[in-house]
Amino acid sequence: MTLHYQLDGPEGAPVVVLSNSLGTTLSLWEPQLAALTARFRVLRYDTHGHGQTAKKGKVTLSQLAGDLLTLLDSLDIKKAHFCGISMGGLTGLWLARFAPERLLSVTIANSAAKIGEPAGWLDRARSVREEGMATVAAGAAQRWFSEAFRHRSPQLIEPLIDQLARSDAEGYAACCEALAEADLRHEIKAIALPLLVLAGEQDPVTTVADGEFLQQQVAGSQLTIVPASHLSNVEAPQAFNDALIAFLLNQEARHAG
Ligand SMILES: O=C(O)CC1=CCC(=O)O1
Repeated sequence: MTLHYQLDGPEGAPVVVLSNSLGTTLSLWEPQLAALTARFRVLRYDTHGHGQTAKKGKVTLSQLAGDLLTLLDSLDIKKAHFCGISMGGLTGLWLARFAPERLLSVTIANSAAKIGEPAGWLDRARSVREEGMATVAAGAAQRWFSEAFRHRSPQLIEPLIDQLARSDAEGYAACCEALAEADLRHEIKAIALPLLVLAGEQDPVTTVADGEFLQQQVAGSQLTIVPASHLSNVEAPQAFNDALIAFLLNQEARHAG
């Protein structure tokens, strides 16, 4: 699997990997780019079956994680900080549990050890295969953003919804099936890496309670609640960036000291 990726920021700086959510691409991270590249080399990629990364065969959570490990190998990146949102957060939890030697720290935003219910994901996979992306795209703004933000910032939301409506139904469906099978609730206790959990106070998909569960399970982890719904990096970029960058700089200081 060859992931489409983009590297920004100073060469030689510590690397931060950003992993997108279901139905988005690496462009999701535009609100983080300026702040992060002031101090870090930023590696963004299109998850399997999304954006310019093709879909190949059945998709599982371990494959999504393996795709990134292959990309890190090909770029000769031994270790990186990781930040993933929603499905990207689940990828990060898998890596933190099963490939911790490749990570410096993990930030899990608007995610959970298990997202939704298998039947719901399988139904969504069937729906996009049979009917295309229109129905899923029509409901996305409500799943992703608070009502106040939808009224305040339609110009930030419309490009994301247009992108979702035009995206590859088979790639989206395959990732829904990966989410249907993904359940790390009994695994995450073993995570021993520095972990920041970001939760959206109005997130209806991966709730504050999901974030609290992660924080309770992983010793030494921190939880920050962001004033936003599900795509909190878009809805509340300042709060998201402040929490992420403070955590990353803290980790860098610990490594240096
Ligand atoms: O349902 C959505 O669109 C929100 C979501 C769930 C998992 C993910 O990555 O995004």
